[in-house]
Amino acid sequence: MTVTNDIKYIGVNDHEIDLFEGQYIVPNGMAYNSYVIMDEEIAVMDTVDQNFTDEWFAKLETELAGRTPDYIVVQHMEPDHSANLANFMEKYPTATVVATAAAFNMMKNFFGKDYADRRMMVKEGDTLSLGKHELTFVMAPMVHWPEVMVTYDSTDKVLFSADGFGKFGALDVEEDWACEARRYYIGIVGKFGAQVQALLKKAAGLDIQIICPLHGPVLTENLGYYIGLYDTWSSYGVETDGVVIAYTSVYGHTKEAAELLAKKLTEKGCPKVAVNDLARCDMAEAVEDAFRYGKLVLATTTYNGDIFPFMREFINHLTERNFQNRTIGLIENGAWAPMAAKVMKGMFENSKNLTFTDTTVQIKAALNDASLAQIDALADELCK
Ligand SMILES: Cc1cc2nc3c(=O)[nH]c(=O)nc-3n(C[C@H](O)[C@H](O)[C@H](O)COP(=O)(O)O)c2cc1C
Repeated sequence: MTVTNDIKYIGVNDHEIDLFEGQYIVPNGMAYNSYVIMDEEIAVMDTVDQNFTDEWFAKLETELAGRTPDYIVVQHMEPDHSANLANFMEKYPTATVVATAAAFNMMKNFFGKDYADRRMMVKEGDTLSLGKHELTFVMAPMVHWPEVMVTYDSTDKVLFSADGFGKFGALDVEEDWACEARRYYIGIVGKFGAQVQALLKKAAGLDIQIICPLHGPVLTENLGYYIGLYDTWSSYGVETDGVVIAYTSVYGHTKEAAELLAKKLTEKGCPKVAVNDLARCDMAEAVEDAFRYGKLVLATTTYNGDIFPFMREFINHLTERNFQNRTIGLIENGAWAPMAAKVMKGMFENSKNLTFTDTTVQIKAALNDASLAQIDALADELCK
């Protein structure tokens, strides 16, 4: 696949993977992208997952057409991108590996060697001329690993963005970009908003026509749209007006309350209401929703003096990703001593800029007039 006259795509699609990074379902598979820049000297941009060694080398050899690569640029050491580095260095003994100091440290941990005699260690702003193409290396620490850098090709105006602007899904499946890019970003990079903001500020100074990420499609048009979404996500801004209700329920009464609230919100004209049953939905999608919408309602049962495990897991996912700038409403249930609201609120005590609604719905086992009135009041408050 051609990205530009000199830049070729040599990535692979993975439809065998069960869980990406050990936890994310990927119904449409995953792409591990890699590129080769053909110039007087040749640079390969990252490798691919260990299960695709032969396919990747075959694609690379086709593009090389008998030539030998001079550089392998390692932007990120996660194994889905670096697994074939040692194979590459063995196959092309004259090649030099280009990476950050932190990446070379990790290389030693992964491969037992850091190529001290065949390496170019780069830092912010360092350049590498391949002939016509000049590459500038831009450090992106903690987006989302410490050794990450991105690479700008000023000749073709291409940003090789490492995991930034990546998404779940193989490239031979057509699907909406934002949905799976958001789930990928919030799940994997969401904690590191400040670092992504710092990178976006640096990228704003570059004339970028094409973005080549390590997952997902090469982005060639309407780049403002993608960069705008990244700006919203990394600044923890509200992307879509609406309310997401996340609930757990054992016997169905909390579920009934969640669904009733959703109905009332819709009737009152709330622009979007999303409801997630945390025991049954894809947890990553529920987490994505919480970061997408401006208002969140958490509804759960009191469980052994605590809260139901799926709700605890959900809130942990939010707080570890720096959940902030949102309004939260609470619904608790307990047959004898409800305390879920207090526990849930306490879990956010170190979170920034959260507003809790005045109304908390308390259900004692089943809905009654008092709790129904509280649901009405909560719906009113959320629609204000
Ligand atoms: C294993 C278990 C532990 C529970 N622990 C408590 C508790 O500590 N305090 C309490 O008030 N209710 C407790 N309950 C009762 C539930 O919170 C209560 O039945 C609630 O109505 C369940 O809501 P649901 O109908 O949405 O499942 C417990 C229920 C179960 C199944």
